[in-house]
Amino acid sequence: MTPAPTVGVLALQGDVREHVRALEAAGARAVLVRRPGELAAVDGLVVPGGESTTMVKLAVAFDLLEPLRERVREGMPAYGSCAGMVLLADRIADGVPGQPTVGGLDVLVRRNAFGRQVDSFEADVAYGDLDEPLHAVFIRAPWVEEAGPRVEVLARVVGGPADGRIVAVRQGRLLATSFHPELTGDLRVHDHFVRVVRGG
Ligand SMILES: NC(=O)CC[C@H](N)C(=O)O
Repeated sequence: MTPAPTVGVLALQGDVREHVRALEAAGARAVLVRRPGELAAVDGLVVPGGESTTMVKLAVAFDLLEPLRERVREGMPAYGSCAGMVLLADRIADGVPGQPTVGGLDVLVRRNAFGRQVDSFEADVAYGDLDEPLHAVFIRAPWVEEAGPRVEVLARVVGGPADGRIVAVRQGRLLATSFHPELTGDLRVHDHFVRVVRGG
C-alpha cells in the first residue's frame, strides 16, 4: 500500500477537528493549515464547514487567499463542505457584497439556500455511485444553482420544496458537498476524497 497522503484542513474557522478525525479514519495523515508554508506541504486540502464570510476574511488576513487560489489552479485536490463549498465556488449568490472566493469550481452557489424554516435539516441522498444513500446533515446550507459543463453532479435533494437541487459536485480534483459528512461518522465522502488525493 502506498504511504498515507498528507491532507490539510484549512484551520481558520469552522469544524476543523471533525474533518481531521474523518480524514485520519479514512487513511490520510491530517494536518492543520493556517500559513502559506503549511499549505505548500499538503497533497490535498479540506475546506471545512463554518461561516464562509468569516473564513474568507481570515484567509485574506493570514495571506492565504492568493496561495489557495494558486494551489487550486495548479491542480491541488480540494474538498469543501458547506461553507467550504462556498469558498471553492467561482460565483456566489447571496454572499456579502464583494465576498471573494478561492474558486476553481465552475458553479454558482447560493448561500443559505434552503430558507429559514428548513435552514437545518437531515435527509438521505444518493451520492455518486455509492450503493447506499448517505445520511446528510444540512446546516444553513448552500446549494449549487448552476453548474458548468465540466461539473459532475454527485448528489441532488429528492422530494420536498428543494427537490432536484444539486448538493454535491466534482470537477476534476475538486469536490464539494452542501452537507457535513464529517458530523455523521459515515466516512464514505472522506474515503472518496482521499482516493481523489491518491490520484483516483
Ligand atoms: N454549515 C455551514 O457551513 C454554513 C455555511 C454558511 N451559511 C455560509 O454561508 O458560510
